Amino acid sequence: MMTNITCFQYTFTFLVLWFVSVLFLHVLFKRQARQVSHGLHLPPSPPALPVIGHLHYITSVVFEGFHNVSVKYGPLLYLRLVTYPFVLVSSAPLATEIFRTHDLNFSDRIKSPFEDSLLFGSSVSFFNAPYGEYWKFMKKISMTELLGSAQIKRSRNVRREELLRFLNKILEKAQTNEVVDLSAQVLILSNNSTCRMIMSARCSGEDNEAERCRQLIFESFELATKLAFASLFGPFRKLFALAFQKQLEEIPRKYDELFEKVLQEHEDRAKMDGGEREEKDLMDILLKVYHDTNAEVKITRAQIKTFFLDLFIGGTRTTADGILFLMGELINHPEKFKKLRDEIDSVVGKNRLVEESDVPNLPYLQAAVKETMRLHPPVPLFDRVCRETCKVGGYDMPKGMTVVMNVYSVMRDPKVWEDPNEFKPERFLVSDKEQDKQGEAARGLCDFVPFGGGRRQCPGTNLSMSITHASVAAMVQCFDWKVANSANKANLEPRSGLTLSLAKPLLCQPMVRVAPFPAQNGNSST
Ligand code: HEM
Repeated sequence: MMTNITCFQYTFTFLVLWFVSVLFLHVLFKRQARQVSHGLHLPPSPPALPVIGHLHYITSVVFEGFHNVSVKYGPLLYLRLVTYPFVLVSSAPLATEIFRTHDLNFSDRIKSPFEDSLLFGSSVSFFNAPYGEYWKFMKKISMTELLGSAQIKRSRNVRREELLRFLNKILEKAQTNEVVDLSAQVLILSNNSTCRMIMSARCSGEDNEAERCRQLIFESFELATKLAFASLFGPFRKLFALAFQKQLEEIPRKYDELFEKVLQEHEDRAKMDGGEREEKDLMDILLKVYHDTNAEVKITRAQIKTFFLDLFIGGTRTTADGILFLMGELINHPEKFKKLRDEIDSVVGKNRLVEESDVPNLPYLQAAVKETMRLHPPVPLFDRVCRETCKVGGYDMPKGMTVVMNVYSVMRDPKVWEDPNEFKPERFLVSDKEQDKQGEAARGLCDFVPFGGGRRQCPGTNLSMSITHASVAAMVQCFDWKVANSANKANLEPRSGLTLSLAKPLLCQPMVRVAPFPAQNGNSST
């Protein structure tokens, strides 16, 4: 009897508390919404539920959920996920307004709710930095010293060495009839190419190191999704974050150790050669600014580490995802695979390895890469924040409003793209003259935006395109590929989360066709 009463009391108390909190949150959110919309003509909103707002439209593959809402309710929507109001942008004309007409006005990003974390903290990050002196300085230095087209051309040899390592690994598997986890190998390739370029270090050299690195990158993306979810709960976000507190402490610590080690190696080397080494990398240059008391912008050690973290996380998995989707599409479309191989054979032949310098003469390769970026943009969603009240699509955008760009929707808009869901590289194969007529500039539309647009556009475009073109061309030139499943079809299902990656690793059996590259580790070229 006693137990029953206690149980009843507990249930009753729980229900009362639940009711009161729901009521409290409902009133709080209503007040917030009124404050945001006060006297403004905001974009339309689909039907919302009490407290959670539009959270019920979200699916585990987040950009797909957003895409479905925009298809049903329109390309410009005012949404609220629990406490978080934002505007979802899903069409090319609206993307054009954000990236061109109001570029400067939308050049801020969301302030991270986890301010001073090495991972995603906006007080130290370049990615999250507000548009201002620090961001401008880092952007200038990254373009002039690393990511500009002249610098990318100069660093071809480093990428070639990593590509040869990768091809030799595939060759080894082909010679022993083994299945390759292409997802793992491509990530190692893109990781090592990026790390060697930014800090002259290979972060995933040995197999166990590579696995640790891969794990760390995957954990970081998972944590980013969890943090984004926690931040929906406004003042209660830290409470929700308690559920993954361990990861929140451990992942930044692992990165801190990794970058501190590389920083110290660079400092030791600079002490030994008096900082006069000819082959300076980006880390050497930033360390010089860090130690220079008269530098135009003061940067901290934490900012250097976070900057490398931004490049490491922003550049590695995105590039790998693009390569994997392209290989998957080519395997699933043997006639397009053959067309690409025929192009490489006619321009390069079979006696030498296709090079980055061949890419301008390989239009079908370029078209296939573009088509993959259109269909499977590795970063389908990203944010911008409105700095001053303005109008977009005829509606008011209040100062401070977050805009979420869904470039997945922009690049599948049937009003702009014929057969938007089909893999058709040919759509990008138009003569120069025709391109002038049909091109983005002539149409005046930002309709091909896998790297974003305006001044906050991705600075790593040249680098990722160089790695993608060269590696896919080499895989097509040198090997035949069979997917390790009975259907011989690559499964291109997306993984859950905020970014666009394959849900399952791409496991393939490679078969050597030609191997016109120097052998390593005892491999002999055929
Ligand atoms: C296929 C590969 C890649 C894709 C699809 C991609 C996509 C994007 C997108 C959509 C943005 C947001 C742009 C905007 O707000 O308009 C971005 C920003 C950024 N990306 Fe990439 N990216 C890729 C590779 C890289 C690489 C290789 C690096 C560097 C090594 C890199 C570094 C960055 C950085 C630092 C930012 C922040 C820029 C800023 O806020 O000013 N990305 N990227």
